[in-house]
This record gives sequence, structure tokens and C-alpha cells, in this order.
Amino acid sequence: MSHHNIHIHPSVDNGLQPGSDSFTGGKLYCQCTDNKVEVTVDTQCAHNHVCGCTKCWKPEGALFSMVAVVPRDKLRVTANEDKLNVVDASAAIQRHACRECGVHMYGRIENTEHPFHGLDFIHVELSDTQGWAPPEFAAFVSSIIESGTNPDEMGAVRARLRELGLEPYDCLSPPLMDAIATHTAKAKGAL
Ligand SMILES: N[C@@H](CCC(=O)N[C@@H](CSCO)C(=O)NCC(=O)O)C(=O)O
Ligand SMILES: [Zn+2]
Ligand SMILES: [Zn+2]
Repeated sequence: MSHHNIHIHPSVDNGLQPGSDSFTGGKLYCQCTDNKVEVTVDTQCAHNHVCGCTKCWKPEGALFSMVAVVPRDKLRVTANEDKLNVVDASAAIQRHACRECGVHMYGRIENTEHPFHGLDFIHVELSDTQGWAPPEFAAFVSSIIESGTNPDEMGAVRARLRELGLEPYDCLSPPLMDAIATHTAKAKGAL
């Protein structure tokens, strides 16, 4: 398979757009034609990445989701909140999805012991404004096999990710894995 037939995600397939240093947020909308769920985010996002896991929402035809975090106090549901439903209440990240179109509007960590407690997960492609920080790496790459990607294609997928400047990892990036391990070590008293 040629690299260019690989649809990583529509927001990265034509190359990454740089973010704006003066960007201060925007609104996210679900894909319903009417009565869209609207989420207002009052800050730039951090740690944007493409994610191959089966739990993150992916647009039609994409192998990866694109997901970033913002502090939970910078995010509010500003319209049609009644359409939201938690997809899997037992997951660490509680993904609030539109019941009608299925789009995940934000993912929230309620467990106060979790290393990423205080951060909400968002898909900035749902915004109509430019300037969001672009993805920095590819996470959970091997997990795309769990959604049906042929394992024989993984070499080509990883090559395409590298070509786009998105270093592939099979979990999160080293700085994020270090942050998680540091949190765990402190909780155990090892640090
Ligand atoms: N192989 C599994 C991996 C699922 C997974 O662990 N996903 C990560 C990354 S999501 C955004 O980066 C995670 O932290 N999940 C916690 C959660 O989903 O609650 C699979 O593909 O399903
Ligand atoms: Zn919707
Ligand atoms: Zn994921």
C-alpha cells in the first residue's frame, strides 16, 4: 500500500497546520444538522495527538482520532447538553457523546487519583476556528489493529506518520508516560 492511500485523519492528511501563539480557544460543535451540541473552550489545547485506540472517537474513514486536553474549568457545554450521554461509565475517561450523531464532545476524568485528573479530552477538528495547536505525536498506534487494520500494513502506517512529523508510539509519548509514572511513584512513596 502506498503511503498516500493511508487516511490517518482528515486534519493531518494534507500536512499539519501550525497553531497560533495568540489563540485563546473556540467552540466545538457536534455533527447534527439541527440542535447541535455546543461546547465552549476558553483556552488553547495542550498535548494534541492522533490516537489509534478503539475508545477515542474517529471521523468516518480515519484510522486515528485526533485528541488534545484542556483544563476542565476552561470547558463548558453551552447548548443542547441534554443530548449528551456518557458512552462508557467504567472507562477512566468518561466520553460525553451526542446521542444523535455519536460525536464525542469531551472526555472527563472523574477519578481524583488519576494522573490526568483535571484535564478534559477534546477533538479540536469539531471547531470552526483556526489556530488550535496541531498534533505532536501518534499514540496507541498498534491499537488500530484492534479496529481491523491488517497487521501487515503497520509498517506503512508508521512510515506515513513519521512523514507527517508524528512520531509513532504504542502508548503515549515518553514525556507523558514519564509524567504518569512520576504520579504513580509519588502515590506509592517511591519518589
Ligand atoms: N488497546 C486499547 C487502548 C485503550 C487506551 O488505553 N487508550 C488510552 C488513550 S486515549 C487518548 O489518548 C487511554 O488512556 N484510555 C483511557 C480511557 O479510554 O478511559 C484500545 O485500543 O482500546
Ligand atoms: Zn449531534
Ligand atoms: Zn485514544
